[in-house]
Amino acid sequence: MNKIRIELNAIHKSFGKADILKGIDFIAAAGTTTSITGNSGEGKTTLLSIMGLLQKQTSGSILINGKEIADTGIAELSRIRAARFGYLFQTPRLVGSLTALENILVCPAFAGKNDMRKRAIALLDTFDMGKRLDYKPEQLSIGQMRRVALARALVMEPDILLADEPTNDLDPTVSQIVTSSLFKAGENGTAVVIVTHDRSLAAKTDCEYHLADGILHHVR
Ligand SMILES: Nc1ncnc2c1ncn2[C@@H]1O[C@H](COP(=O)(O)OP(=O)(O)OP(=O)(O)O)[C@@H](O)[C@H]1O
Repeated sequence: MNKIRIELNAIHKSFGKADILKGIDFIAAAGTTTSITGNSGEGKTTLLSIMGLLQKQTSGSILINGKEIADTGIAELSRIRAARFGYLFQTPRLVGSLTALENILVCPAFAGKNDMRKRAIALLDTFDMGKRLDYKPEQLSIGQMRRVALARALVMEPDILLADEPTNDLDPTVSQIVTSSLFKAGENGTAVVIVTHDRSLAAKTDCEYHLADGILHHVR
């Protein structure tokens, strides 16, 4: 299956009278890691969720493989999100009634992929969570929940992986595991977009942007 290409053109986003994003152009390129830095409240999470088709822009267009998503039906959009996008939110957003392993298998099941159990277990093992497959979120620490959330984001080998502050709440060892998993996904062809305050993480990505005053500045 070919990787999808997602393109943002002149994206504006306002909340009431507050203009948060003021004309963002961006292409998530396959096999590329990109970081977006910026001060708190500048709109990084908002931009990531628009890119992830989770929130609508006020104006501007988003193209998937050259086709405007405005022309794509809701069911097809849900299918694209489940099958092609991986999300690592700022908070883990796990389903409280499901175990760690079950949380990871929700999206594959939705996308009709029922053969992901082995891969999900292998990912949890990689993140040193192999002994906690059957733990519910309330039995896990924040850092452990974040590792489950990362495994969930990676399990489908997404075309686009959107990671919001992926190293928050993690000790240096786990942070290193998480970071290398993101870069490995990039090497395997995923377009990885990372929002971060972590300067050293941003410096390691192929491409770096800085969001300020609603404008996305290309740093390198
Ligand atoms: N649903 C909403 N309704 C109103 N205002 C919102 C909403 N979502 C975000 N905002 C505002 O948009 C601005 C950008 O928020 P956003 O979370 O995107 O910033 P951020 O750069 O990710 O910040 P941080 O680094 O602190 O996570 C903030 O001023 C916030 O209050």
